[in-house]
Amino acid sequence: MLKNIEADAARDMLCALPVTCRTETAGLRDAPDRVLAEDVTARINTPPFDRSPFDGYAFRGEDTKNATREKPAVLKITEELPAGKAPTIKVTVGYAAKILTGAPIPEGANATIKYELTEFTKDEVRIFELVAPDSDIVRAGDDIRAGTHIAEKGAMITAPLVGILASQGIEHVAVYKKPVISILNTGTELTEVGQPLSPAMIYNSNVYTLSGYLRDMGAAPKNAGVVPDLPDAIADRISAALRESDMVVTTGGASVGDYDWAVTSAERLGAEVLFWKINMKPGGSIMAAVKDGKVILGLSGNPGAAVLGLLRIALPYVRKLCGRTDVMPPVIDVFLKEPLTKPSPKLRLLRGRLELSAGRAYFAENEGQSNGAVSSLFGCDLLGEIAAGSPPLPAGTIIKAYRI
Ligand SMILES: Nc1nc2c(c(=O)[nH]1)N[C@H]1C(S)=C(S)[C@@H](COP(=O)(O)OP(=O)(O)OC[C@H]3O[C@@H](n4cnc5c(N)ncnc54)[C@H](O)[C@@H]3O)O[C@H]1N2
Ligand code: MOO
Repeated sequence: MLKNIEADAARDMLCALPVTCRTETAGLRDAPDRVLAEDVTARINTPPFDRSPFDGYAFRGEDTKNATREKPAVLKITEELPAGKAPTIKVTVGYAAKILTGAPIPEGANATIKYELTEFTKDEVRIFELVAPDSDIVRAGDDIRAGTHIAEKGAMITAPLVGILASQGIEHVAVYKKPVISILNTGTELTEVGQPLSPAMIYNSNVYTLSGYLRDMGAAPKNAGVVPDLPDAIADRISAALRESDMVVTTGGASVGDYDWAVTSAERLGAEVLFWKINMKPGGSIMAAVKDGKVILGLSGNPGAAVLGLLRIALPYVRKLCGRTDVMPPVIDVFLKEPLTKPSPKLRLLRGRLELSAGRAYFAENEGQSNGAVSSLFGCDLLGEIAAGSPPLPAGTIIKAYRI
């Protein structure tokens, strides 16, 4: 077991563990926020045919060569083409089809014009300017060309991607099954929400907070309940949770107190403890172990520290377990909006918000940075990182931050 290691080393050690992702098929309705388990290539052109971008007329551009306000080109109407109607008459010299937005361009036509720019009757249209051949036609495949690569295995299915799949007529896609991650909260003081609160007891909030973050990463969190601070009971409950999930997250008991059993319970159930304690604050009270290829992540009981440990250390592994290839969160450089008055002997994580002002990206620190605080996670979209050994920092210092 490695002890007191650096954050990057712990994150990378976890993320290097092999994962097995199972696949299933999802219909388009269920596909958003799932992870693609296959490469997707365009089967058809989108749009499938050359079409009109306007409500107007389709004709041969050459027919308007000498058109002026005084001497317009006068073209006879062949047929009317609303969207959804296949053309039946070829457009030849001196003819135009009345066409509506989205309708297929009839054979022979190579240009369109908006009807507002013309004068027209039911039988003919007058065009007062040159409309060059090949103008104002949306070509087949203009959006997506058949055969092009649309998305790769491991990509999250976002709203635009599901729209693209639909435009291709792709009804089902292979997705990764969401890994089930059981959350077991250890602590004799824990009371489930809905129960009355006795003296010295607190509500189990961690399961709710962590479920939300795990869900956002692409996993299926499962509440494995609470267990008192008894090492054998904790070990048994972790073993039971491991049987029905792909990973187990515990909270509490990750520190050095007389009732802190995260490491002991993992060892008692026969897991190999990879590391315990990280040189970072908050969230440094963290343990990771592996049993039969499944990870047991022991987070701090302190709600703020638990989330920061999950985000900074385990997020890439969890995303990998979900089948995602974008495992690392985006990192940006930001200016500290307010000074940081404390030195940072260890790597320090700060909960804050991205603020944009006068073309600059600022890190605005949220109030309440203690390891027990859950309130400062509210509205937190940026995790600032101050390198170990940094002195107090003035406003305007550039720091690194993770977008979460
Ligand atoms: N002597 C030392 N004491 C502590 C150290 C240390 O280095 N030496 N580290 C401190 C730090 S930093 C942290 S973080 C905590 C970590 O403690 P544990 O992981 O052992 O967590 P607990 O002691 O079980 O609980 C801490 C805190 O969080 C509350 N809690 C626990 N579970 C939940 C839950 N499910 N929902 C909401 N709140 C929860 C618990 O009641 C405690 O208040 O250790 C420090 N001590
Ligand atoms: O070790 Mo605690 O997890 O820093 O806040």
